[in-house]
Amino acid sequence: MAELQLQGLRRTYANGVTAVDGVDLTVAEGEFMVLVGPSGCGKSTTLRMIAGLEEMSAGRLLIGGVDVTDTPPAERGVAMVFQSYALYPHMTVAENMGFALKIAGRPKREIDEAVLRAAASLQLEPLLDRKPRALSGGQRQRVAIGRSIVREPKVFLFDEPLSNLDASLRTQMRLEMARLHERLGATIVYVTHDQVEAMTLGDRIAVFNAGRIEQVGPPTAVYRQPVNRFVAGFLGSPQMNFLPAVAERDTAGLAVQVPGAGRLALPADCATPLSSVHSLGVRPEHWQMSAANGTSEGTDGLQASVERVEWLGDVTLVHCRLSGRDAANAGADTISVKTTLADDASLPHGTPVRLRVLPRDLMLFDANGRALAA
Ligand SMILES: Nc1ncnc2c1ncn2[C@@H]1O[C@H](COP(=O)(O)OP(=O)(O)OP(=O)(O)O)[C@@H](O)[C@H]1O
Repeated sequence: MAELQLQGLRRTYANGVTAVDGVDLTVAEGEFMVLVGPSGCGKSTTLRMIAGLEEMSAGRLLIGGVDVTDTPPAERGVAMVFQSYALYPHMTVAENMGFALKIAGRPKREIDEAVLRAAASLQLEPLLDRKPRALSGGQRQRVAIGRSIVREPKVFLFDEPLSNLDASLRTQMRLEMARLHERLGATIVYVTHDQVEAMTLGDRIAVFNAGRIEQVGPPTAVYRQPVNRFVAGFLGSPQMNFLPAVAERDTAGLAVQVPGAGRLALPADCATPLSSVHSLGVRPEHWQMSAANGTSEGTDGLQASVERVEWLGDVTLVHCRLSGRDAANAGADTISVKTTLADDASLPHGTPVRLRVLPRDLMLFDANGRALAA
């Protein structure tokens, strides 16, 4: 296993599209790094440049400290697992797994041993004589991984390997990926647009946007301290709620005013210059919803009314419309509240509610969408 370094990686296509626009990233030896971001942001192009399947327009690539920028794909010591698995249909599982070693001219006994070792770690032994068409999607996926393990690469590259599987199999394979990483201690770069995969699998995640990395860090750190609105909005489902905000000091202390809807208290020690606050963000799970006409409401909180309730089994999503907002414009200002409600709770359309949030759960952004210290 080896460290991987991407230095100023860039890819501009002949049509002028710059798919990757200066990516710097170091993946530590044995680290599971997830590249995540919306469709078209350059994740796959980055992965393909690491594999050597895509030409670099600029930048350098180092594996284990060795510059492999100009090294042919087969000599880089990387193995890529594709979304489509790309298995040879006329070969058995064992032949598929041993094929790269056979091409490399290794002795049969060595190939058989390597295939058996990989098959054991992926529970593929009973399937070694089958052809790919006689396998389920999850089994094919394991064979594709097995084929890469056999080559003992320095770095594993995964391009959305679970996206062709149904939801329950995906959950199962996600756990298997995590176990595999623990067992092999492999350096892995894993591309996905699925944020659950990103959050659960990555030691660190790199959030891509328009060919650049917006933020790199452990999943919890990126979720809790996003550097900007893009990252804050990309991670989390439903999305973080963003609202225009004016920060000021009123009679009750530091607060942000949401025009027409109310105020939310800021932490007493908030160090951000009030004039730089432009918008606020609250995750759906952080809203505290109460009846609007409660007696102990004080001045804090936003006035809203219930638009729609979605019961999801373990949690309920309550979509609310802020007071003082034009109904025609409601879409932009709909607030999603993730909460738990009793099965028999009734919240008819139009029910007035008050939404509060703990000061520490309030995020602030400047006019350029950069996160401010709340
Ligand atoms: N061969 C090509 N010629 C021109 N443009 C390309 C080519 N391949 C990719 N692109 C463009 O480069 C950008 C990045 O593509 P890429 O496949 O890396 O994105 P991605 O983040 O992996 O997206 P997805 O999640 O949809 O696979 C896109 O705008 C895409 O249209």
